[in-house]
Amino acid sequence: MASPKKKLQGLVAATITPMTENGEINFSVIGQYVDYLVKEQGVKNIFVNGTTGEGLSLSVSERRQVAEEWVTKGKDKLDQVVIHVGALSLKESQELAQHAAEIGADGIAVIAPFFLKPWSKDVLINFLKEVAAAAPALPFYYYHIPALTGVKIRAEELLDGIQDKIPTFQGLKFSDTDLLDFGQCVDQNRQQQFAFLFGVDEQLLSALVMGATGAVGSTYNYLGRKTSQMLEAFERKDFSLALNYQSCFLVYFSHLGFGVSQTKAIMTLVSGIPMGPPRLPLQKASREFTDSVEAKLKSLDFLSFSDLKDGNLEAGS
Ligand SMILES: CC(=O)N[C@@H]([C@@H](O)[C@H](O)[C@H](O)CO)[C@@H](O)CC(=O)C(=O)O
Repeated sequence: MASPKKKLQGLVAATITPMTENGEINFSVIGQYVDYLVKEQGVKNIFVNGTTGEGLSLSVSERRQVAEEWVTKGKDKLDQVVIHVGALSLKESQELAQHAAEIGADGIAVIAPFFLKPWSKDVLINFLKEVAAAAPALPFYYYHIPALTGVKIRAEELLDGIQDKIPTFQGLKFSDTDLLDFGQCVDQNRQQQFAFLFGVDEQLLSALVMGATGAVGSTYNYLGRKTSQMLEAFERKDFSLALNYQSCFLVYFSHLGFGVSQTKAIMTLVSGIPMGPPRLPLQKASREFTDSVEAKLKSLDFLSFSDLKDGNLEAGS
């Protein structure tokens, strides 16, 4: 049975998988990346091999190595390392779940299989249950991202009675804009102490109002500190300041695009750590995009990107 030593809450960075220009994983910068998250962004929880990490574009062997590297480099530095182990094949998912347990990860998360899809709640639960059973000591999170999986089963429906079927179930990573569904998940499970982790960064403030207990997202890689300030403002009920933060993130970042390629470019620029290009079928962010991000970041006075250097985007790529 999973022992929730501590509830996963606050900000969780959905990690990028750094790559070299020729598409291989660049393991050499993961240690530096851990230090950057902890020291520069104050983020000590991570979500590995998810959407931002291009988990579904990696081989099983690569996913194992990436997970292992994050757990190893994060030891005594990070609080929790959750590994996304979702796959189209139940067997692969189970292998990855078992591996996550063996290497000492703190939890696993699974998306709905998205090629041959589950068409009912019960079938999806059966799939998730089989994966969870491969790591019976690890907290289990369902990763709801219907826009990408095409599996539209409402999270609220899925959560109804889920712990009877999956005893290790600890929470939901909700990457969707349907705040009614999210709010109902929170409202109908008040007794359960689940983690309700929101995954649409530009809507986080609204999700906090609906009861989110934390957030998993790509922007916390480089906006961790600023988003923590928004969370603090919300906690002390300074809603006007919290709204200012959320509006800044919206105004400055939403028009720049938030895909994985763009996230890799922005993170390279802000952190100085080379994230490299994404793997096909994604395309590297264009030079025009990176130039406009660089100009925008330099113009922001609510972010002190004092270490922003020209040319960081090219470093190591
Ligand atoms: C579709 C997508 O990639 N959504 C991101 C968000 O953090 C997203 O990048 C952000 O809200 C900006 O749009 C996360 O929900 C995904 C995530 O946490 C992950 O990498 O698994």
